[in-house]
Amino acid sequence: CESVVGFCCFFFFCNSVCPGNMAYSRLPILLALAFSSLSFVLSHSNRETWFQDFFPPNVCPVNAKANTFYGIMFDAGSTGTRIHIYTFVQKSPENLPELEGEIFESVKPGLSAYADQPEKGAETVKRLLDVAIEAVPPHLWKKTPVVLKATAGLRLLSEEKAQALLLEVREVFEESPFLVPEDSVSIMDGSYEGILAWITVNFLTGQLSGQNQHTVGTLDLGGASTQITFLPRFEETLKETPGDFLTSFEMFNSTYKLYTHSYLGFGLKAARLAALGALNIEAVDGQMFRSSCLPKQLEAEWHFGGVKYRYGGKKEGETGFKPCYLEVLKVVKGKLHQPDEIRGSSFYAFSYYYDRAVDTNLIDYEQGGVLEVKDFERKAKEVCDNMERYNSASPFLCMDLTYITALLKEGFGFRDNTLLQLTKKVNNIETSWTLGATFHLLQSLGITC
Ligand SMILES: O=c1[nH]cnc2c1ncn2[C@@H]1O[C@H](COP(=O)(O)OP(=O)(O)O)[C@@H](O)[C@H]1O
Ligand SMILES: [Ca+2]
Repeated sequence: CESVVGFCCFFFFCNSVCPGNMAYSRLPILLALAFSSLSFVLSHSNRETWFQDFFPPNVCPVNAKANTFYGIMFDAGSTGTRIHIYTFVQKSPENLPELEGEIFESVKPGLSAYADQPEKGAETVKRLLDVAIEAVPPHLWKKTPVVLKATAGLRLLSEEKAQALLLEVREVFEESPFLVPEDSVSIMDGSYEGILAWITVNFLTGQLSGQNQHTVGTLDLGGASTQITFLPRFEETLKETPGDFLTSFEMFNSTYKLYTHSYLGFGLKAARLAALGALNIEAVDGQMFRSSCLPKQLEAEWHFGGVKYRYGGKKEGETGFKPCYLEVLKVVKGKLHQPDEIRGSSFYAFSYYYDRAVDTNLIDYEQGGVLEVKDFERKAKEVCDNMERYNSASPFLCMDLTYITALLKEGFGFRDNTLLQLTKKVNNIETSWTLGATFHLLQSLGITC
């Protein structure tokens, strides 16, 4: 069978039935096979070993029947909080567990918007947890782990405010009927975000099993941070890459080294603030931030990370793609590492790359699609040079598309014709770091059947 992205996915059984929002697609977790001899070592300063004995020798009674188990992973992102409830089925002790489906729900804004009201923030998590209470059968509640990992929104808050939020969430978890592991509520390191998303995408597209692996690189554009992750093919790349961008990864007795980096403050919404000159400014109250990427007459307010910003167009100055590009260029130029190797590669791109491509009809919301980097530039020009025509869409559409163009070309150094596979779901499973994180969670708890 063919996966939605056209890769041969020889281990997918694509018989899907989808009652309600429950997405069923039966993906035998061959990854488990890989991970049974897999260890994951961060090559930089604080070494850690992951994925050792993923799904360890199982402890099911010999005559055990098909067994279902669940994993609940919260993604506390800068723009929203999401719950991913994964269902796994182990048909018999000899068989590997299969990923059967995912239930996904989300709320906006993200936890960081409740920086001064941590209880209210935790209330949003509680509402999402009610979805899990409905989805997981009561007799499995106690065996089902629940974990929340926060990303860039909380990384940007003061330690005190972030901890207050995490504490409240932890209380919500403790009051729930689920299994609450130690360290169940935390801020995730940015490099894990990239690695786990890479594992998710390469697992879902079937690249982590079999002989001829052609892994794909991943690009995630969040609200506050952005990640790039790929498996370098050339020795040169490894030599010229700073050590903290590389992570060792062992599988089938081979060592792989992933290139990964998370750029804090380079997510789409943080970039808006940087372009407006409002990022990292202490007293923003009352101050007006103007940009040539915005409609001339525009004056409005915007809330991000619990702060209110006033922003508007340049009434007198020039507007349009050219001046906007120059403005946005300052945000990225010379700030990112540019590995030569990626110029000729294609990448999977999701989150805001996907959303903005959908907003401007570059791709279909359900299907996704393949774009070249220059398609974003073409669209940016079209929108920025005709801002009145796009007035009803977000006032930031011109700035967002221009930023994406500048980030890809001048930031990472991609070519105009670099191919991007825009993907939201593969076989009905969200392309999110949360699946990779759930594999790790189940492995660390020794949960199979
Ligand atoms: O499970 C998911 N599937 C697809 N896109 C997702 C998922 N979770 C978040 N996103 C996308 O991520 C973007 C928001 O980024 P986020 O709020 O996670 O910021 P951050 O990663 O900088 O903390 C949006 O484009 C949103 O659609
Ligand atoms: Ca994210």
